[in-house]
Amino acid sequence: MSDIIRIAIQKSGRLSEDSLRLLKECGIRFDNGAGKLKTTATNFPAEILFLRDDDIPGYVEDGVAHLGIVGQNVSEETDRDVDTIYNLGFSKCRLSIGIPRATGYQGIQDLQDKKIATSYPRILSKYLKSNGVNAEIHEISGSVEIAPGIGLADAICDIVSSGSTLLSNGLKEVEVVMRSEAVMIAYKQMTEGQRAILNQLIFRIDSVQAAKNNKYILLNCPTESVDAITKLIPGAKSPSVMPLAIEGWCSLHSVISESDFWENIEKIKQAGAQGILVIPIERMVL
Ligand SMILES: Nc1ncnc2c1ncn2[C@@H]1O[C@H](COP(=O)(O)OP(=O)(O)OP(=O)(O)O)[C@@H](O)[C@H]1O
Ligand SMILES: O=P(O)(O)OC[C@H]1O[C@H](OP(=O)(O)OP(=O)(O)O)[C@H](O)[C@@H]1O
Ligand SMILES: [Mg+2]
Repeated sequence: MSDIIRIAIQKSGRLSEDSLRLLKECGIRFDNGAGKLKTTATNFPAEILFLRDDDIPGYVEDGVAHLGIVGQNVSEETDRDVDTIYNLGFSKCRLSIGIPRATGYQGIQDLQDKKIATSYPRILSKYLKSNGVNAEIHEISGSVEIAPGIGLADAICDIVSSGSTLLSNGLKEVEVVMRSEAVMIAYKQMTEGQRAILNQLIFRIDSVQAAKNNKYILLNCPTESVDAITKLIPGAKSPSVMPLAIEGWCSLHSVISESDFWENIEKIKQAGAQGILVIPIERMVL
């Protein structure tokens, strides 16, 4: 049988939509109709498994799935023997300790001998230990933020993103235990054929990510401004410069990084650019 890789993604939850989108942006086509737990890609040697996220690292450790997309928090908590091969940049959040808003807090020693509710007992216990704090960890699987309000615990350790769940449950964030984002994890003993498929997939993810991190920029500028603008947006090699119908003016095309877009765009304007257009890039192969 020719090689195929099995990719495990979350069936439904915070990671599902972005995981599906990533695979589709990589040009992998498959039918993911409601209720389907396994599907075969029609144009790439892959099967997609739809699972609970907590189960994904175990499946990848055993080689039942060869790749999986999970949060770093889940990967670390489950502590399976897998390779983390790609930081995917979505589902960014932090795992934090929260306490009731009215409770005073001087520092982590205030958690000594307290009871902390969490779905992440392993990560929390490591964190407390490394800070020399001894506390009772009470494991619950969800709705963790409710615990202090119903007298179940003094504090919680759970995922925080906007902070609105903490806020609406009368809690405040006092310690960041870890920062997390979605990662791709891999089975350690893939065949050579599977590794070749993985390399193809990584090449595609690279080009999708590069495209997301950059924008195509077109502008008009006086010819004498070309050098100054080229220094700000050199592009992969150098910008394309074309003469305009008006003497002394040209059109300059390049690539600008998303991360310093606003800072750079100001400088580009100051250097003499006019009529600036910024366009999303679909794919970028460097
Ligand atoms: N509010 C958030 N903002 C950003 N990322 C988040 C947020 N909440 C969770 N995540 C990330 O998404 C992952 C999945 O979260 P989700 O709430 O869907 O998990 P779950 O309820 O355990 O799902 P499952 O039913 O698959 O076990 C988390 O492990 C974390 O990495
Ligand atoms: O800081 P915030 O933006 O409020 O996000 C944090 C919340 O998001 C997650 O829960 P989710 O909404 O996914 O529900 P769940 O408990 O069913 O996983 C997490 O468990 C927190 O409760
Ligand atoms: Mg889960």
